Amino acid sequence: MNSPIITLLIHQSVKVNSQVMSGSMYIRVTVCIRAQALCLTAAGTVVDGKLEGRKRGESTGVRKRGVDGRVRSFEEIPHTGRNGWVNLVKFFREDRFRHLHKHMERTFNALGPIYREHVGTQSSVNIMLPSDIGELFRAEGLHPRRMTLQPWATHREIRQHSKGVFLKNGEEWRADRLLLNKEVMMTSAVKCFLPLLDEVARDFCRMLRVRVDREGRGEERKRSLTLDPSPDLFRFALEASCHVIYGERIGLFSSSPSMESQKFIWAVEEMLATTPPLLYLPPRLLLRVRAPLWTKHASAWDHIFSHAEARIQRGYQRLSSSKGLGSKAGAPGAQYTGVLGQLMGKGQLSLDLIKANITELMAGGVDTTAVPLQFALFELGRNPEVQEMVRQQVRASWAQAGGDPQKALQGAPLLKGTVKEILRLYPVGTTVQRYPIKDIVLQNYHIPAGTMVQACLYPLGRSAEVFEDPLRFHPGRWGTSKEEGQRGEGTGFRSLAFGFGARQCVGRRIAENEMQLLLMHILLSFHLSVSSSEDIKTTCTLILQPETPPRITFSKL
Ligand code: HEM
Repeated sequence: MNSPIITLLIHQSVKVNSQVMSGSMYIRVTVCIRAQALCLTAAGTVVDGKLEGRKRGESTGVRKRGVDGRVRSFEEIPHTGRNGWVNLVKFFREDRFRHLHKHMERTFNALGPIYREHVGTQSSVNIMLPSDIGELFRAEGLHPRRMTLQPWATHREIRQHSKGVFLKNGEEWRADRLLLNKEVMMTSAVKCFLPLLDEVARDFCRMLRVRVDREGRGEERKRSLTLDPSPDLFRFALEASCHVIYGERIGLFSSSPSMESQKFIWAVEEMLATTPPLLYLPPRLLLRVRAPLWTKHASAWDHIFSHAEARIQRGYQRLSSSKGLGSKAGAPGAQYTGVLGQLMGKGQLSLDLIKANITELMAGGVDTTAVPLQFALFELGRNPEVQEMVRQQVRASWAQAGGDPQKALQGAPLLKGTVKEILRLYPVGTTVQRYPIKDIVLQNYHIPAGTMVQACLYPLGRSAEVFEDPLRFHPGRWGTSKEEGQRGEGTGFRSLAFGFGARQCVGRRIAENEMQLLLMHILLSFHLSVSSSEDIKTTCTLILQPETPPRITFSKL
């Protein structure tokens, strides 16, 4: 990962939302960062993994302005080959879609902190240094930052699978998003939904304890069980999302969880897995490949929409019959009825918009938290000293909080650090993307307005230029005190897993609290260990996940 002069990293962090806007369907992706760090740019081209035009790691020795002081042209940006179709073939041949994060990391190492890539129908400028990402965000506007699936989706297909989802864009979008933020991002909202998340996290641990007692080994008080927790974590994430969003439990921890919910989980996985190839495949070519993929993709969305639609109808009926709608729900002092109830009660968004936003929240809220939790259990398991340090802080804080989950989290900053550290090493979306609304200069190259620029989070998070000892799992690095925050790592644009600015992840507060609460209750109940401390192999299916889910040993404390 290190080259002598430059250490470069990149990654792809993608957040996908499918929506219908004026009859076309978009996949939305996003990116972020900002920072310091000077860097030198190596110019050249990577061909078959080798650098042409300049030796690997060799720098121009030119900072910012170049030898002649001129800003270089867009065309001069190092690139991975000009022919997008040749690159697409290479991507398929070398299975690069599944290892996009590693491909980006390698390419930064070879070409320097900025490069262009053209693959199939998509082209982007990729960056990885906080300073460049900061520059990018300063040029961010409210216009859409979307990669469109339009070329290969007929309008009939779109209409079939869209089921009346209408999200706006630009200023109108912003106004709606601010209303939504009140229900999911603001402190007052967090206060309301935190107890719901806490209830699900406690139930998860109760269920796990029963399982360890029943299936585990060892004497009664010290029983332990080794298992792949990923199916349970997916169920946890869906149960938690439903509780917060619809205000109701769906019983996924019961002995016979509903098939409908299991199908929802599969549908989200399918939707995520089929997205990357659809993004890159050409519109009319490769029909044979495209058609079945599109069918799978569209039917996965159908399922997601109909799952949300059914729940929304139920919520609507429940609220109407309890006279909550239009009178109490959402009013100060009224009983909290979940995000849906709040939005309906306040009546500021149209029903179509409520449906669209709720569907987005549901689609975006399961894998994104379940997967980082797998990595978190693994890293805590293979770093017993870190685990013990976090547990001690959690125990003290829990004892003082008197059962108040919010107080407990506030008193245990290492939990927050653990989540940040996991997302630094394993950013669930590996890039955040923006189309700057004005021309900008990055690494002394001219970037015209409207260019798709990706901030690559995986290489950023693993860069020795940006983080001290980057491969070490060290939740304390995000502390604010001098001792804890080495090199001020807790500040600046280094922690960007949730994106940045007006478009940042709207589920951020739900995700952060959900993950911290689950880790808190697990650490209070179990000691975690893993049989091998080897690195987990990762793969990219739009989100970054383990190739094989890690097995964790849960031992009762
Ligand atoms: C660790 C968990 C998560 C991560 C790392 C994550 C990451 C992201 C990122 C990077 C973006 C794009 C931000 C930008 O462009 O600046 C995003 C957007 C979004 N996320 Fe998340 N997310 C997570 C969890 C969730 C959850 C739990 C939900 C729903 C409850 C959710 C719903 C959404 C939605 C709806 C958007 C689109 C927001 C918009 O453009 O208005 N995410 N997320």
